[in-house]
Amino acid sequence: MVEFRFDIKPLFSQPIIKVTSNLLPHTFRGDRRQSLDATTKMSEIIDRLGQLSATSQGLSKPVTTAQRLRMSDNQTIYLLADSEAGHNGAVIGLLKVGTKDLYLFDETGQTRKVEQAPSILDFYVHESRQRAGLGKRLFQTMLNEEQWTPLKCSVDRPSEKLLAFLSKHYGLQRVIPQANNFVLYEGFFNDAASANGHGNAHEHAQSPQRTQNGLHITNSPNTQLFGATYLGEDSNRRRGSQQQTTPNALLQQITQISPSGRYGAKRPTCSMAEIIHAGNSKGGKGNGSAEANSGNGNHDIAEIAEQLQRQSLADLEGSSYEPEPEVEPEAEPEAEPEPEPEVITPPSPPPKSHTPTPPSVRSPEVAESIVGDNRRPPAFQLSKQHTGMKNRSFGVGMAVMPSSKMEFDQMEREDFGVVKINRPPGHEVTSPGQDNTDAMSTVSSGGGGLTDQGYYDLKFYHNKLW
Ligand SMILES: CC(=O)SCCNC(=O)CCNC(=O)[C@H](O)C(C)(C)COP(=O)(O)OP(=O)(O)OC[C@H]1O[C@@H](n2cnc3c(N)ncnc32)[C@H](O)[C@@H]1OP(=O)(O)O
Repeated sequence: MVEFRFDIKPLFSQPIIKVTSNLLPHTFRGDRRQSLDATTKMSEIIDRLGQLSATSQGLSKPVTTAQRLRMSDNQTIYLLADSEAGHNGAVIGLLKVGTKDLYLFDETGQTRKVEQAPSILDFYVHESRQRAGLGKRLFQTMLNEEQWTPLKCSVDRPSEKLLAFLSKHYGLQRVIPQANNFVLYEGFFNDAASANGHGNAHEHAQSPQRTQNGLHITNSPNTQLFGATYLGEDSNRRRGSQQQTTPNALLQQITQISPSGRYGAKRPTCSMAEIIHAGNSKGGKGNGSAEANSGNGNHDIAEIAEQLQRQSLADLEGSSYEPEPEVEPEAEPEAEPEPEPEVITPPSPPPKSHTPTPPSVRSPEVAESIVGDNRRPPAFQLSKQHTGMKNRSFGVGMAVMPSSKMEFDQMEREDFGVVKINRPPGHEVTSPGQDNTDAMSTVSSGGGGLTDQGYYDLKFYHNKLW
């Protein structure tokens, strides 16, 4: 039990109290001095329970602190106390809930934006009192107060204990796989008008673009950020005849099966796997399951690369491509500074949510076309809008999170695989024949210049791997 140096009874006029950003029990009545005293004590209680919850869950930092509650405008903490315990009473449980704007996959794999989804954020009952029905009591009080139903709650990285708890008390078992850390249960999206549990959900689905081998690929932030979702054989069968195979599907990201719970975070896309998977689709044999497609490395990589290059060039030459002005894309989604670290948040200012920001003009279908023949005059200039990634050269760098430091100056185009050398003074090249650099090197065209020390820049851009 969690006891304090002060008497908690004046704060707990009833066993379960509700606290919001003012850090006062919802039942509190008192003057200014009393409320100051109460907030100080409530802060201590919340910080202690939050820390115990984090320790119990093996988290390095607490999810719940008084400071965070104070800064929030949509979170509520329910606290359960036993006034009879010890001399000053004891606080024995904490439940933090709130609403979040989320991009979520529904049962069919469509992405939906759900605004103000009810979310279970932190839940803890002291070890000495667990499995005695107190968690249920706390949770049920919260449901009644918030007027939520368990099915309509999203759960932020539930622990095994919480999954068991929800299964036992509310029969929640069948999860809808998500690419973020939230767990939803089947039925969450039933009756869309009340998807947030109290009737004012604002959600919309984004149409699926392509379905192949159970990969449900939508033009959605989740798909673009985390890749496709494997929907299982049932889904495959249901979709059956509607399947389309387009050349660009070769370039789609690999399947991810999102596990539930705190281990449900996305894994980085592997460029090698991407190539190998692409190769598997070749020759119309792309009807295997996602699992079947994995792990086969017996492909002629160069051939695959060549095929992709041909396809990309063909696509682009056949399209009415118009170069777009270079604009800085939206900031990469960043992890929330709270210990809900794997959840993607938009770059917008507080209140922070776990909402992935839809990438603005990214089009992952468009691949880098320059593979192999790096001397071919560029028919266009690929920018990061078109590649969907910064500096994505084929087979290189996919496992690296792009950062501003990695940007090329793409105004001055240089083909990949080119070594740019500025020559010493007096060694200017006057004719192409004088260029004694190897076939993969070329002289920088103007503007490069000598460094202060009289040396010349040697810029080595992504070289060919094969
Ligand atoms: C979004 C999040 O907050 S994730 C983090 C959830 N919190 C934690 O994991 C912290 C440690 N766990 C706890 O604090 C508690 O176990 C809680 C809050 C999950 C549940 O509180 P309790 O008071 O134990 O719940 P209550 O007694 O009403 O229900 C018991 C049921 O919860 C589940 N449960 C509780 N403890 C455990 C456990 N150690 N192992 C497995 N299941 C457990 C079981 O289904 C159990 O039923 P059972 O005893 O018949 O098997």
